[in-house]
Amino acid sequence: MQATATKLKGRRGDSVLFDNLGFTISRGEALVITGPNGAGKSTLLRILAGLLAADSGEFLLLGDDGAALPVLEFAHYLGHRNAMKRELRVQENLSFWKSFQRSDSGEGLSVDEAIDQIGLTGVAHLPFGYLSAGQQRRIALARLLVSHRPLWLLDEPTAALDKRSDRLFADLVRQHLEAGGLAIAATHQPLGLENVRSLELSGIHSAASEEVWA
Ligand SMILES: Nc1ncnc2c1ncn2[C@@H]1O[C@H](COP(=O)(O)OP(=O)(O)OP(=O)(O)O)[C@@H](O)[C@H]1O
Repeated sequence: MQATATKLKGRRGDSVLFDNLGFTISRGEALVITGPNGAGKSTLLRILAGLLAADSGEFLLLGDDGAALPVLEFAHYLGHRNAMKRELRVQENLSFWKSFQRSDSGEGLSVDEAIDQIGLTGVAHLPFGYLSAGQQRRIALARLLVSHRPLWLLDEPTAALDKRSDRLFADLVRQHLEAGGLAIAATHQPLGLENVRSLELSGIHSAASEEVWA
């Protein structure tokens, strides 16, 4: 499997945020997107997820046989918001996502297993809104585990996490990559992983972006 962006141009209103942007990652690889506030990291991730249209260029997810796969069905998108209902219990939120995100690309963990994995055993019965900001973010990460999707698109996934949870997150991504997954993340935290590429967006009106091996 391969994720390839070719000559992507992203715009918000009259501002071109990036142009001629390209990268390729394969199974087991991650791409980290960096850049100052407003550079267009979230915009790029939303374009990759199919939530926003690119001005031009394309993003393709290709299966091992070279056939294009629908990103909406093969990717998890984790945005700034956690996408959980505050008044529903943790168990109910994750059960909803498990059923909603069902895909052909494989079963995920059970809700209880996912909660254990992110180190929050015992919170399943609590309303999501009762949890601290960091705990809420960890439950949002558990959403990535309850159904299997090979591509993870993550916008500031470690926002509100403490150092221990940062390491836990890095372990989750490592396991995902080792199992043949791909990840693209906008994050200011080094992931502490091998096989990580970096893509720096330099800001509004810039046509330049730079891809380097981290
Ligand atoms: N809905 C919108 N309409 C118009 N402009 C927008 C919209 N959403 C974002 N923008 C603008 O697009 C630019 C890029 O925003 P974006 O959220 O992609 O940046 P970012 O790199 O993710 O920033 P941050 O690091 O602060 O999260 C910003 O200048 C922002 O004001």
